[in-house]
Amino acid sequence: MKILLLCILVLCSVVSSYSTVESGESRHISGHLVSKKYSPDWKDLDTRPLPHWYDDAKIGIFLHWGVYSVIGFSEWFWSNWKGGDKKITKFMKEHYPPDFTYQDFAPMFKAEFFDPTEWADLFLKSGARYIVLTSKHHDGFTMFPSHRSYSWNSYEVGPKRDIVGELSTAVRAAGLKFGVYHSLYEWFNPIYEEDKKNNFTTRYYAETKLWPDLKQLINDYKPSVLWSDGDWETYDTYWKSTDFLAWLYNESPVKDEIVVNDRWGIGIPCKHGDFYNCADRYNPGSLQNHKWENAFTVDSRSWGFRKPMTLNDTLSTNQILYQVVSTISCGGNALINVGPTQDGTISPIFQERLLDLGNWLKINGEAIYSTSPWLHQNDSLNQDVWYTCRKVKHSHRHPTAIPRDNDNIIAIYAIFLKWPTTNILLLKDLSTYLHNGVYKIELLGNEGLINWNIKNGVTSIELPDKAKVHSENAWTLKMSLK
Ligand SMILES: C[C@@H]1O[C@@H](Oc2ccc([N+](=O)[O-])cc2)[C@@H](O)[C@H](O)[C@@H]1O
Repeated sequence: MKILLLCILVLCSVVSSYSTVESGESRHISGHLVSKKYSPDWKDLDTRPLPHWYDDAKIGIFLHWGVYSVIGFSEWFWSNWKGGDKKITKFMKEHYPPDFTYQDFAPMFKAEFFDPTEWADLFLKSGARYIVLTSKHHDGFTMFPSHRSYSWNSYEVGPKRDIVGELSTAVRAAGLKFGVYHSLYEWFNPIYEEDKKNNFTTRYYAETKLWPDLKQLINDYKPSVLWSDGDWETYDTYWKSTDFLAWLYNESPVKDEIVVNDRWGIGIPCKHGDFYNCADRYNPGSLQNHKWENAFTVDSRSWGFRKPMTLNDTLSTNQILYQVVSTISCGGNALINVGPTQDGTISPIFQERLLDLGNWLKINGEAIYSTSPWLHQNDSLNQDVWYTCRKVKHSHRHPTAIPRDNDNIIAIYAIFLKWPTTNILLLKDLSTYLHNGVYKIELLGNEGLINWNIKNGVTSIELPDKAKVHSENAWTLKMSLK
């Protein structure tokens, strides 16, 4: 009996080392779940394969919502006010009593028209595949009943609702993934301020507030994305980021599902994490060798709802499509931010932008979801054209790796953001890959094949009459074998 047990043990360890070397993922082998344990250091954490769903999803919606939505300046209102911002000081003097505090705004955050199912329906129609909600911004107000945020959370003050809980349920019911944004630091938390005063040699805040909150968020709501922020004041050694991530990847209820970004302490962004945000609105315009995400906001001047926002301040549908298309072509995901209002609505202008995107994706989504970057990104002759491709088997090992050749590619997509006045589209980078008689070209949304020819290394594509074309704002040519 003992010998048999020993044999099983040896066999298990052999199988387990094999499977971890192979892919680093957990898998079932003869009924045993063998999964790799990550050690709490960046080198090992960086070996974790990216969960497939995230690279396939390509598009997410970011929501900055909280007490700051009441004032309608920006999510940085409180800090800017305390920092002596003249405009804010004048505004507060003119419209609020002299002793009015930021906390006094919280009861005005009622979210009385908040209908999570209606929101989820809008998000579904936008074509986004995941949602990221601010569970806590730098003001420390939690949008869930944090056990460590006494009278400074949405369940006790303001909406008197568990916003994270309600939205996560509705979003998942619509078939979308749910994620949370979470700020590591809190501007004015006295316990954090004490650690800061001690040059972060003490870790009172990290131990008594940050870790319990993070664990509550993960255990109770099982988010698919943890979008960390507010990391920049100190090192990951204070935040204990690697210990947290090892727990998240090894033991948490979302260990196989969750993806995290790169904001985990000074020097970490753009270097570690499942995907990189680098700077906000980061869009490098060239293929990156690690999965990344372009987080940008429809109101070009704020993440949170801004009452004086004008139409002019918002990104047009064309500008949004430019961000989405160029990002995905370069191996990124697009995370599009809108700020809901204090009463729990999403302003019609944001709705319209999101629905425009959704209508575009209904026709052109084939060139977006689950695609890979192609050999070229931005066409070298026509700057308005970006490429993606579809492989036989979507490679998840290196989602942003350049394909070596046309092998395994079943379709190339050329997405163009400006309709050429001549109705002829000229492209450079396709010429070497297209072979007459072998390839056919279609315009997504329209029936029939498109005429094309190659002369002097330039592919010339005859577009149909624009009045007969169904897609708006941007168009996709699909190249595939006949
Ligand atoms: C998504 C945004 O994230 C942070 O802002 C940042 C963080 C990092 C950079 N950066 O690295 O360039 C720029 C803005 C927040 O301060 C901001 O309010 C918003 O939530």
